[in-house]
Amino acid sequence: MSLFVNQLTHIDASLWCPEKGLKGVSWQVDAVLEGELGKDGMLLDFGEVKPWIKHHLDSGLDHTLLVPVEASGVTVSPCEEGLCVRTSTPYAMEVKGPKQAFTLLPVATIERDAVAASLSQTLTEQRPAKVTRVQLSLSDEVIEGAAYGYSHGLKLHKGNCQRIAHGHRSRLHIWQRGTRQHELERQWAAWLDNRYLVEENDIIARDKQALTCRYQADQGTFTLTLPDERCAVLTTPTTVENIAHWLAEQLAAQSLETSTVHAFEGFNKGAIAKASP
Ligand SMILES: Nc1nc2c(c(=O)[nH]1)N=C([C@H](O)[C@H](O)COP(=O)(O)OP(=O)(O)OP(=O)(O)O)CN2
Repeated sequence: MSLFVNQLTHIDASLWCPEKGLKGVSWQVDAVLEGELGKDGMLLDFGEVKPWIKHHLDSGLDHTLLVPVEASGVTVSPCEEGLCVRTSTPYAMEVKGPKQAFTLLPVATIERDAVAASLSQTLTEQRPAKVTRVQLSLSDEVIEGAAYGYSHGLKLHKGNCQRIAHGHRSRLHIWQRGTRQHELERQWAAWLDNRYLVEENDIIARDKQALTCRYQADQGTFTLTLPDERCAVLTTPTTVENIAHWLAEQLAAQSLETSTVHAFEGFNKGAIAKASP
């Protein structure tokens, strides 16, 4: 007998891609459990399935930086903050933070299906009675229009969003004169894709080559250095409300049109902001 729970939760994370560098991702999680029925006629109460799997993901790789430790140029070493991850290809990056902000994977490239297989194996090993196998599937949101992946960290967040390199893959909707602006959406999403969004106050060093940001949060001290050209600097914390506001202001100033932005943060949620020239 099999039991399924579609759209059980979402994973929002960043990963190191040997071709593109730091990349924000959002994955939908679907689950299938195999096993035997108990006297109650159930394989496992749906009320137990979701919290069990969600807890495993929330305390594991969700909101972490996924590091392919066998990729060329990637090194991982202990440091005062916890772990130090350095990369060299396609660009040099250094991230320091508490250990729980990283997921180290013994691979050269992070493949979504391999991550799903690894999670399935761990959950199967920890399965409750009556369950013989757990199979998770991870999928990207199907987005027909503009979409972009970004990474950031929110030092004031009480939960795991305080981690300096976690990310999302998001839709972008732009409205001017009551009409969706698909070409502007495409241009801005392309510019934002694979960028690091940073709050100006957190920058401790910046030159033509690199930008370094650093902050103290509840979970520890975080530092990130990467090429300045891979960043977008905001004067505010990089919440989705502020991202929407920042984009609306940029659009209004550039196009001299009142602009409304629906900025998403991963699946199905986000913020709306409007700005006039
Ligand atoms: N009003 C806002 N709330 C939160 C923001 C924000 O920008 N504005 N941002 C975050 C974090 O960036 C976080 O990454 C969001 O992740 P999310 O998956 O939504 O958070 P949860 O893990 O709590 O939600 P799930 O239901 O587990 O997916 C947080 N809040």
